[in-house]
Amino acid sequence: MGTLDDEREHVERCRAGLRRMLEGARNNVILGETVAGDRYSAERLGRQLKSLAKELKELTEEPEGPPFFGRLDFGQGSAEHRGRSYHIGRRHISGEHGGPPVVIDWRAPVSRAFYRAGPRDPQGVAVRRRFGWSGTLLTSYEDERLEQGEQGESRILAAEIERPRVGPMRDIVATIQPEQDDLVRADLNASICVQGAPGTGKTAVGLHRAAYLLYAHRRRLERSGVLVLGPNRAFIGYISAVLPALGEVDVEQTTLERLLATVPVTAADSEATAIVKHDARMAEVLRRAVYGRISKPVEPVVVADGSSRWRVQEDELRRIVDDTRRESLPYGVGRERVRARVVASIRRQAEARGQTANAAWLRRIGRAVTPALDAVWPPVKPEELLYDLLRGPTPATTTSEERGGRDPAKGVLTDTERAAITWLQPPRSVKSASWTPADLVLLDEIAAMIERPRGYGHVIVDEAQDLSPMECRAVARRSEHGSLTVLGDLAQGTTPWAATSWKERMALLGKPDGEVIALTTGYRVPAAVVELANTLLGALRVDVPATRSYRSDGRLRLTRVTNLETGVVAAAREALGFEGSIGVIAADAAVEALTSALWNDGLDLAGRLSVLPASLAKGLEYDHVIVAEPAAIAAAERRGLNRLYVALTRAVSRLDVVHARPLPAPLTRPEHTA
Ligand SMILES: Nc1ncnc2c1ncn2[C@@H]1O[C@H](COP(=O)(O)OP(=O)(O)OP(=O)(O)O)[C@@H](O)[C@H]1O
Repeated sequence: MGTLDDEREHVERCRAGLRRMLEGARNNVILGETVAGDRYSAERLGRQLKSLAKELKELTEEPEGPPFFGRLDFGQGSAEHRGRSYHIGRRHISGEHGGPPVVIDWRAPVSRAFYRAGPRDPQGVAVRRRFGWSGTLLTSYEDERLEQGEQGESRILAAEIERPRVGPMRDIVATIQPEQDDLVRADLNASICVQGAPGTGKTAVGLHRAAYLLYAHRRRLERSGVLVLGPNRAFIGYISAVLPALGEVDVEQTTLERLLATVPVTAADSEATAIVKHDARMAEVLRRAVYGRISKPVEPVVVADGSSRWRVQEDELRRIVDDTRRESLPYGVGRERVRARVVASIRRQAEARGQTANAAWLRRIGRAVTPALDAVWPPVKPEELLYDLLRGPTPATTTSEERGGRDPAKGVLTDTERAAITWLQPPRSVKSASWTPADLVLLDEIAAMIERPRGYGHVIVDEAQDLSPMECRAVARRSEHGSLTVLGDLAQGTTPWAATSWKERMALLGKPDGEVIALTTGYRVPAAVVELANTLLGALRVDVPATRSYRSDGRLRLTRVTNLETGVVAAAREALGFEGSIGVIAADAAVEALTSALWNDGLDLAGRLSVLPASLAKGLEYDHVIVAEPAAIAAAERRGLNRLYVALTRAVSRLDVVHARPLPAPLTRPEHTA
C-alpha cells in the first residue's frame, strides 16, 4: 500500500518520467527537423513534436501541477486488473524503459472506477486513495477500502469543494462526482441536455466532457472540431483556462455573438424589435426573401461564341430553374447548378455540331451565361437582403412581385410585428446600415441559406436557456452532423425569449430526441444561501427539480441600511478581511455610483474586489458576494426576479445582501439568518 514517503518517491518517479518524455520529445523534434524525407513531412512532424514539447514543458513548469491526484488498488476480484495499482492524474506519464506508465490519464477507461466505484459496487477496487497537496508538495492521503464496504466523507474532497475561490475557474478532475462523470463520459453520438440549479457543475461538466471526448475520439474530433459557446466575454475569460490546463488547447471557446460576427455591431434593438427578430417565424420570412429572388425566366439565354450563337430556350431554362428549386439545395449551390445545366445544354448543342468542348471553352461559356443567370437566380448578399427587408415592404408592382419585391413578412408576421422590425429611418445604403446583435443572427440565417456553414463534431452550449429560437437554429446548423451538450437552468433564464421547456429547446436545436438529465447537488453555493435563493423559485414559474447543497459551511447575512452606498462600502471593507475574490453585484444602473463610492473610500477595484452589473454575473462566481439592493435588480427588467436569482447564487463562501429598500416580495429571509 505504501506510506507517504513511498508516495513521495512515486512523485519523483513521475518527475523523472516527465523529464524523459520532454527530452524524448526534444530529440524527436531535432530528428524530425533533420530526418524527415521531404520538407512538407518535416514541417508537419516538427510542428507536432514542437507542440508536444511545449505541452510537456508547460506541464513540468506548472507550479500547481501535482502529477497525480488519486490511486486505485485493484483486489483479487478484478478480472482485468487483479492485484494492480494505478496512479491517476491529469495526463499520462510513461514509465522507465517502456515499462508501465507511472500515471494514467483520468480519461482512460481504467480511471473510470476512480469516479464510479463505491462500497455497493466496488468495481474490483480494493482501495481508492485520494491525495492532498500543498502546491507541488504531497501532504496527505485518504483511503477508502471499498471492498470492505468503506466509504467515508472525504476531507480532501470537501476541502477542494469548499476552497476559497481566486482567479479563473479550475478543473475538477480530482473530484468529479459520479452523476457528473456519467455526463462527462456520455457517448459522443449522444446529444444531451443538462438541467442544473446554480453551482451543480454544469459548466465544469461541459468542459470536462470536451476534454474527455477529445481523448476518446481524438482523430474524429481533431478533424471536425469542438466548439464551446458561453453567454459573454467575461464568462469565456473565466472558463478559458480549464481546457488548456487539461492539455486541450484546440477547442474553440467563444460567444455566439462573436461566432456570428460577420459585420460589426454598432446598434441595439428595442426589446419589442428584438423579440420579433429572434422569433422562429423569422426563418420563414428570410426563406421567402431569399427564394423570392428567383424569378420565372421570361427570355431565352443567348450566348455569342465566335461565329456561333447558342440559345437555351425559355421553356428549357424554366425547366432547369424549376428542377433545381425542387432539389432544395443551398441558394448559392442552386445558382451554380443552374449555370452548370445551362452550360451542359449549350455543350450538347455544340457537340452535336461536331465542336469539342474543352475546359477553357466550358469556362468561357460559363462566364458568358452570367447575365442570364443573374436575371433568374441572382447572387444574394446577406446584408443586402436584410437591408431590403428592414427598409420595409416595397410597393407591389407586378415586376417587383415577381422579383421577390413583395413583402416576405406578409402573412407570417402581424402588421405590428412587421412595423417593429422596420427601420424608422432607413439608412441610405447597405454600407451605412448599423447592425444589431439580433441582425447578426438573421444575417447568419441568410448566409446559411446561401451556403451551409462549417459544422463541428461536438458543440457545447452553456447558459442555453437564454438562447432564442433563431439562435438555436444557428447552433443547430453547426451541430447538424455532430452532437450537442446543452447546459442550462430554466430558473436562470433572463432573456425575453428564455426557454420554459427543454424538450422544445432541444427540438429547436435540432436534437429533439436528446435526453434531458438533471443535476441536483450544488457544489458552489452554501446551504443557507440556497435556502434564500429558493424562496424565489415559486415566483419564477419554471418546473425545475429541487437541489441540495453539498456544503453546510458558508455564511448568509441580510443587512438593512439607510444609505446603500455606505452600506456596501462597509460590507466590502469587511469582506476584504477574508481570503478570496469579492464581487459586488448591483442593478446595471447602480454600478457607476457604487464604483465611485468604493473608489472614493480608497478601495482597490483592480485586485480581488470588483463591481459588476447583474446582467454580466451569469456563470461567474466569487468567494464573497455582496448583492446590493435586490429590489432594484428585480425591478430593472421583465425577468428581474430571475436575474436576482442568478445574482444571489454566485457566492462560494459568504453572501451579504445589503438593502435600503424592502426586499422584493417573493424573497423572504430564512428564519435563522443574521
Ligand atoms: N465535483 C466537483 N468538485 C469540485 N468542485 C466542483 C465540482 N462540481 C462543481 N464544482 C465547483 O462548483 C462551482 C460551480 O460549478 P459550475 O460553475 O460548473 O456550476 P454551474 O452549474 O455551471 O453553475 P451556474 O448555473 O450558476 O453557472 C465551480 O467552482 C466548480 O469548480
